[in-house]
Amino acid sequence: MEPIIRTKDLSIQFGGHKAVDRVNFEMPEKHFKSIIGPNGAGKTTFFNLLSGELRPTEGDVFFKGESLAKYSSVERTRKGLGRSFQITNVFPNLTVLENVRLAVQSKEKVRFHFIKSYRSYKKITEEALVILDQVLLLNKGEAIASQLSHGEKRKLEIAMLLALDTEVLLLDEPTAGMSLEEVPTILDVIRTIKQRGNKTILLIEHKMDMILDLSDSIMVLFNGKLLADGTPTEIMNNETVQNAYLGGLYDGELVETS
Ligand SMILES: Nc1ncnc2c1ncn2[C@@H]1O[C@H](COP(=O)(O)OP(=O)(O)OP(=O)(O)O)[C@@H](O)[C@H]1O
Repeated sequence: MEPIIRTKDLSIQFGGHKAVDRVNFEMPEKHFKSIIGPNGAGKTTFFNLLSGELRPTEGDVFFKGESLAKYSSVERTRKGLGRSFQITNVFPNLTVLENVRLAVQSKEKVRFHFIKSYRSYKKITEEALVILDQVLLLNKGEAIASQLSHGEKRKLEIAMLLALDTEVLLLDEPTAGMSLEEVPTILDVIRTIKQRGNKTILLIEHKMDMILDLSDSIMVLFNGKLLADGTPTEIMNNETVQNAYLGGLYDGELVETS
């Protein structure tokens, strides 16, 4: 079966520095893959290349077999490749429910090229409420977005991504900056999305317990290169990964996996 998403020699260079270096990866539909690697390994840059925020200096991204090279990030979202909103995309003075309603409406615009949607206000609100329930924010619908806790803001970002209803979800460190008490609820939210079984999910995270809990597979980036890609057990037992990342002591040459 054709992988839903695949990269071929995906690379980007900033000045003399290759932040992503000939990465070949693929994942099947409905799969949950995490990306790990030390700070500066190229994880977020890799996401930006998938979502179209950055253009590769070499290589390409394929979605269901089609090259995405000519598509903008909005067009990639329309095709089904969704990137979690940063909180800067949230309207701080609107309520949580209003923000999610706007995201639901923007999906209609994204899908139908700004042709007027005939769906009623009520239906859009109902859809937004279902999404708020999924991210455990139903009791915060009337709260002003800027007044949410950090953890609640990250849940709102996930809600706005779900509102776009894309097949692929790119989640960039959803627990970043969260208090320890807030982490289990975001883990619950992501686990529930996974268990619903209709999404392909790519997650960047530093929290290993969370990664091991959720992932069907894990890929490891190191200095922009794909160091390893395998099941959680394979990755935990991979000596190169242990040396390079888990042990934090790596200073040798990278072993190419592709
Ligand atoms: N726009 C840019 N211009 C120049 N260098 C960049 C740019 N974006 C990223 N980099 C560099 O590319 C490298 C990879 O950065 P990236 O943010 O992708 O790493 P990361 O693995 O996501 O790190 P972290 O875990 O800290 O978020 C870093 O050395 C970073 O400084």
